[in-house]
Amino acid sequence: MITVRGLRVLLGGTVIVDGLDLDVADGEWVTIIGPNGAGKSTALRAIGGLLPFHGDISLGGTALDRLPRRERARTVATVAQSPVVPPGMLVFDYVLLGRTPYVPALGRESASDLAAVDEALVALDLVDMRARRLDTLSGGERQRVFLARALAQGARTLLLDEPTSALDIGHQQEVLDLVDRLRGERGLTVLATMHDLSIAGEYADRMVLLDGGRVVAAGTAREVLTQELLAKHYRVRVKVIDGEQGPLVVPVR
Ligand SMILES: Nc1ncnc2c1ncn2[C@@H]1O[C@H](COP(=O)(O)OP(=O)(O)OP(=O)(O)O)[C@@H](O)[C@H]1O
Repeated sequence: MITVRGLRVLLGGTVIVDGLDLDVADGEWVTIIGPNGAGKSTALRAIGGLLPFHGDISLGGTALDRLPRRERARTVATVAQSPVVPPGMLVFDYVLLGRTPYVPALGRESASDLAAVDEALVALDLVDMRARRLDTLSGGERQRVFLARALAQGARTLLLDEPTSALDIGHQQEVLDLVDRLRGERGLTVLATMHDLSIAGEYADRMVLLDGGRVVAAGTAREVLTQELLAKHYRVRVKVIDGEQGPLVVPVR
């Protein structure tokens, strides 16, 4: 579903992503991990068509630069780390923005657009907040709204940049379980970045460890979440415990 070859991204004249190769199969969940500044968000933004890049990116077999904007938006939905929210915007109207690729120019949203918004609000437990202004919500509530907009967009591929960073442990699990359930029900493909390594390992089919804009390890959680790799690339001493759902990473003093 996602194929990336030799991706290079420069920001402000500096190489931030340096020759990234990545494959995400249809229906697969791949999570990119790596220390701060490794280039995770930059790679994700390039794959979502939000940044200029060198190299090849294709989505569902079509080169990203050959997908017209509307079609790209129906193919891939990105949830950025801190999306810009128009001041005073209501939850419902923000989620409705996810339907923009389906609304004809100068036309109005259809009943199926409104139904998709309602469905996303229900899925993320936001029905009671539909008329609230986004700027009155807590960080976690806002993060659920961002995800709702991506779901309403109806794309088969979700790019999630730190989707749970503002969520408490209960909502973290709820949101990730929901994404995983939708992945099964709707055949979604997920490419995410995450900092919580144990949780990342629990949900991902495969992980990619990025450091200095390059892939330094890739494989299953057990292959990537090792003491040696984490010590080398995060410069931290950790204990990796074999948990039921995958490796549990615990920093040690
Ligand atoms: N416009 C810019 N000009 C120069 N450097 C930039 C620019 N934007 C981002 N960077 C740098 O690119 C590097 C990678 O940033 P990116 O946000 O992709 O990292 P990340 O792995 O997602 O980090 P984090 O875990 O902190 O979110 C950082 O060192 C950042 O300072």
